[in-house]
Amino acid sequence: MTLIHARGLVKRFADFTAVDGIDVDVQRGEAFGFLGPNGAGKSSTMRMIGCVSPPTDGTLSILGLDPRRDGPKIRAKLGVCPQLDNLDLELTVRENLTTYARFFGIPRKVARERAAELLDFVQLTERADSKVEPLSGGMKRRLTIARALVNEPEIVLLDEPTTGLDPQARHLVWERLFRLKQRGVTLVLTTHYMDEAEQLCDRLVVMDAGKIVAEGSPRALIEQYSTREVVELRFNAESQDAFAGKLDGVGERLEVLPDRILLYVADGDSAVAEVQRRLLSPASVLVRRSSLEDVFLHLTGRTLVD
Ligand SMILES: Nc1ncnc2c1ncn2[C@@H]1O[C@H](COP(=O)(O)OP(=O)(O)OP(=O)(O)O)[C@@H](O)[C@H]1O
Repeated sequence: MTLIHARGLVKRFADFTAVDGIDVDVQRGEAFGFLGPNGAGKSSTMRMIGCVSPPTDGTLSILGLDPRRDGPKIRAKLGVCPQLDNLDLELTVRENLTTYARFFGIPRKVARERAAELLDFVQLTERADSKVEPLSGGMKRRLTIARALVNEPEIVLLDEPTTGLDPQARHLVWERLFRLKQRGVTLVLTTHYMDEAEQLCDRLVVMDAGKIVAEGSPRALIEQYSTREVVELRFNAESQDAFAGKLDGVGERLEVLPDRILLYVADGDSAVAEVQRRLLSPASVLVRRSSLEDVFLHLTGRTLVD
């Protein structure tokens, strides 16, 4: 069943078009991602899906309902985890959940039970009675995720769920989101981290400047738009450009970034051997598998994160 269906969806702010006619279908039970750099229009899209920002044009249907008419009904079935945690700092960890539950008309007893389950799920039971303020960034994010689940939503919207978190905290959040996915919860998330998209998303769209530039599973996108391996070469020089000319024909494609050259190849080791045959001596050589970052670079000529 299609839970989110958008056709020609547009969001304009005065004469600026933030979302420029996108088509999206999200199926029940999948983890769907919007991957793109800052300013691509991901949050604007999420806000339309979250029924807090009306579309300027196009059609949008969520859970079979029309956000223009049925906003409150839809919002009651969504869980929203915004980009910036907006927890109530005056309340305890537990009270943040029970108070939020009241907005959905959940009876007090049920709310307390659900809060206990959710605190267990996000591994915050021990902090239930502490104030929110002293929690780490990762704990706050996990509490925000727990809060988004209070109304047992059919779709959970996560806007950049791990931005600003350290690597360990990110992995904890990913692990919890992965569990949610296993429980069959439909997840819709935005991210500019390609590793996050690869870890979590069954399917994603790549967004740039308000438009969708590609769509598919992470693996399919990499297969379609990149080679199996990438050789990263760094030369000790002001500019890498001079070396790029000497790499003509090594690999299928080449990208010159300010600090490195990327060679797109089927076999990294034989490409490195060819670089050596050409008497080039880079300061560093790294052979790695292609990623969604490479897909984005290929499609837009830019990197995801500056
Ligand atoms: N309320 C607004 N008024 C005017 N312009 C806006 C408004 N909200 C967003 N924009 C602009 O629309 C563009 C897309 O923003 P949006 O927040 O959707 O991008 P994003 O991909 O989510 O990036 P980020 O990760 O920075 O949130 C940006 O150029 C932004 O400045």
